[in-house]
Amino acid sequence: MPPKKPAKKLHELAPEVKAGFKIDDISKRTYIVGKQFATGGFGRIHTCTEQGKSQEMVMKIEPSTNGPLLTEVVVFNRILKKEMIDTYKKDKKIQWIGLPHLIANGYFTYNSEKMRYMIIPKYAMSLEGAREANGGKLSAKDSMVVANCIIGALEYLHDSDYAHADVKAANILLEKQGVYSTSVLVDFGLAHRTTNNVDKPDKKRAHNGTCIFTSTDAHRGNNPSFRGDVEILAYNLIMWISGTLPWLALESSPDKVFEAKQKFVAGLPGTLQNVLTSQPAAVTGCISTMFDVSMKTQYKDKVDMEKLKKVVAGAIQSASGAVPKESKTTAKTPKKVTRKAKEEVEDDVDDEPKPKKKVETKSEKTKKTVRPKTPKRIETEEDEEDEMELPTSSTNGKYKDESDEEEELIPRSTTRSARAAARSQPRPQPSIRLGVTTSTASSSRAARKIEQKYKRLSTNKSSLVPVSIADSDDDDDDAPPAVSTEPSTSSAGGTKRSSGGGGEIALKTPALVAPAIKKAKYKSGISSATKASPTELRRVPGVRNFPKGRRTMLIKEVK
Ligand SMILES: Nc1ncnc2c1ncn2[C@@H]1O[C@H](COP(=O)(O)OP(=O)(O)OP(=O)(O)O)[C@@H](O)[C@H]1O
Repeated sequence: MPPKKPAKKLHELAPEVKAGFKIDDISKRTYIVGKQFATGGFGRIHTCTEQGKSQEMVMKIEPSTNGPLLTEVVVFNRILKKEMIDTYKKDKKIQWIGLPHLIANGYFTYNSEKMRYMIIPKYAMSLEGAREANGGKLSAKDSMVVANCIIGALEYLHDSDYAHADVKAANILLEKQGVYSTSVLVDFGLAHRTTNNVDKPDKKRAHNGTCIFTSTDAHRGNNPSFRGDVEILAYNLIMWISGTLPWLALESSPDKVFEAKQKFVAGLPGTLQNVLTSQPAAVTGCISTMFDVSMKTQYKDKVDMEKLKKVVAGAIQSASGAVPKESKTTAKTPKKVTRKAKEEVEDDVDDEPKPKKKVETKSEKTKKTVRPKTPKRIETEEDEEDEMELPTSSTNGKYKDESDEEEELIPRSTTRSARAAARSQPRPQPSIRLGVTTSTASSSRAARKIEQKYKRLSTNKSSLVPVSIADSDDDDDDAPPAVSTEPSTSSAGGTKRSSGGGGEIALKTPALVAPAIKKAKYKSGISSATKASPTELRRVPGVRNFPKGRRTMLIKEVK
């Protein structure tokens, strides 16, 4: 048998937009693209400024046909406009919330390629960066301070009928360098509008999210849920405080991770105490309560965030040493939050944690190889419909603000009575939640739409995403081609935080691609229809998969 030819260059990123390039926004503002500091599957993350101003912001740029940024832009336009957040803060009488707001978004054409951009505030550093600098762990107090911010952010998202679905340190940014009380939740590429959620697992969606953190709902194939976000946060807290998770080594086998999580949850609080030894009772009690609240919440129900905020405040107080540690770690009910504790929590906003210099141990190096995988993004009916409802055309040279398109994104909210009816259903026992649930709800309407869209896309060659993919084995035309996860060498220089290696990954034909679409297969092995469909594109193994649980390669931390 002849030796296999080495794989050709496998994929290209979106064209690199030169620093200094000007974009005229529909709001009549001009934004100047700055240096690139991170790069995703097909997108790039740049600094940017508004013409005539010095304030640096962040601009995410992806080809207009790419999905993740589209998903984010939809979420930002629906729920993360500044005025929406300000109104919420006013209503809730809160000063600050750990969420970014949309500054601008639209399209521009660069070297004949239509690009989508979105501008959000620039933050100082990622929590993952802080965790790494701290030897892979965070103190219990810092972890709880972050949790406090994230619960506030989740509360806003949940009140807006969105689940985030991918809480993790890499998706948490600090407004101020090293100040954990300024933690902001970002990356809405997996965020899911829950209004049409049906408690019906779909194998195609199973394990969606970041494997080691994702919820048991996601493992079984349910769409992201509110309770799932809390469960994900609880797993993260264990990771931050202890530096590990019991299923870390099983990461490459999502079914085994799911099984391990089911056992872990079934064995609470003992299983938690085993992994969080020598932590204050209020800390383990707090995480235990998170699991408890999550497990007792119905799939479609909102989570009791007030209860969580109280236990987190108690845990911060206890971990700060304000209250003597208890000898046992069985506290399930949070202590009443005293005024003093509340003030201490508030004081944490000005607290200046000092990340320790990282000393890399052998065990830590090993841990790096089993870090969370890239979120596996799976299509939802909502995504499909969003794509169809968001026109991607724009006049040459003119930039269209997608907020104009927001009117087309009318949420099909369930009625209050429907929600009340769902709430009044008997609550399943926690163990039931860990099994597979069923429902007979049909998605034929969405299926018809998807089919129509694929038919349309298969004839639309102009919507190709710039990808070059080579067959891994030229001798076998039917063999799956290889897809590289290697970043383009055209990326800006500088130290990369992760290696970017990844080798070849077999491309499986997406299950939902209709025969008509398969005919439209591009010689790369990815059909134009697949490339044009963000949700289909997400299914291509390797396209979005970088090591270290993220598709983004961080070129350098923004200063
Ligand atoms: N507003 C911002 N300010 C500072 N850094 C940012 C900002 N947005 C993103 N980053 C940096 O880029 C990284 C990736 O951002 P983000 O998660 O939003 O992108 P992504 O393309 O969805 O990546 P991934 O799939 O890896 O999560 C962050 O971890 C952070 O280091």
